Amino acid sequence: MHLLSIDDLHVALGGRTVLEGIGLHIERGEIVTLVGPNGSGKSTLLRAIIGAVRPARGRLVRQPGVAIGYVPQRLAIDATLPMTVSRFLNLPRRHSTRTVRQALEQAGVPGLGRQQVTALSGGQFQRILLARALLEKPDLLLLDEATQGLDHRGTADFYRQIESVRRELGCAVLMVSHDLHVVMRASDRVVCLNRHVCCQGTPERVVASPAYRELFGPDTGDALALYRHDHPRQHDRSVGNPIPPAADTSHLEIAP
Ligand SMILES: Nc1ncnc2c1ncn2[C@@H]1O[C@H](COP(=O)(O)OP(=O)(O)OP(=O)(O)O)[C@@H](O)[C@H]1O
Repeated sequence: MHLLSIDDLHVALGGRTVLEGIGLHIERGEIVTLVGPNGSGKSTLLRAIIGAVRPARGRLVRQPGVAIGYVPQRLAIDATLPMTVSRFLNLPRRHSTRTVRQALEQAGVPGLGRQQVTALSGGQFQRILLARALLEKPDLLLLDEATQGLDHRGTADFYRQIESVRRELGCAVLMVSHDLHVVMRASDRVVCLNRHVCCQGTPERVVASPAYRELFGPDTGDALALYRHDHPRQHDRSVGNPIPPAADTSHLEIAP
């Protein structure tokens, strides 16, 4: 059984279909990255996985007992509210001092427990959000653009930390990212989303695939070309995506 199985998932928001026919399987221990243009449904997919968004149709099955840790795209903290990192990590539920210390260590920021949350740098705050997700000892860690606002070095450091978390906890990681140059190095599998799954496979195979080129522009050597590209209308159709087992990462599935 897959850690997480998604089949033919449809989600509508505000009366509009934002995800259709999504098929995705995640295995224990793999790092999978979701890429796609703005508004392509990446965050919505993560939110459907944690149960914050109700699918209109389809199947979303977790292995029994699977714990999920979620790092949201944004979390606004009232800048006038005095709150230490430890206190923040104990909301809404108290954890043992040992668990909090361990999560901070795993997130690569040991010793930040007594800092005021509002005094943290952007990079430190992202690590604290990661620590918060690690408190539940997740089998599946979901990261929604966790490196937003970090510089190149901060981004690379963050992904190195994710790899170390994966090694230490053996958890699977499903992350949304726009940092394509880093993503391509750090992922076992890449899934291109644009309302439906356009293609998926190992980074090398995805970059070489016609669907990826069509979606992200002809200059696929420059992964950053992605967000300058206009998505062609013909690719925006509804398609079902029979997705192969994720363990077979050499396989590339391209929607017709
Ligand atoms: N609560 C909502 N009500 C109505 N429409 C929504 C809602 N949340 C998201 N949407 C729409 O759903 C679509 C997918 O949004 P989503 O945030 O999942 O995209 P995304 O790929 O994560 O985008 P980005 O890269 O900009 O973060 C967008 O068109 C968005 O406007």
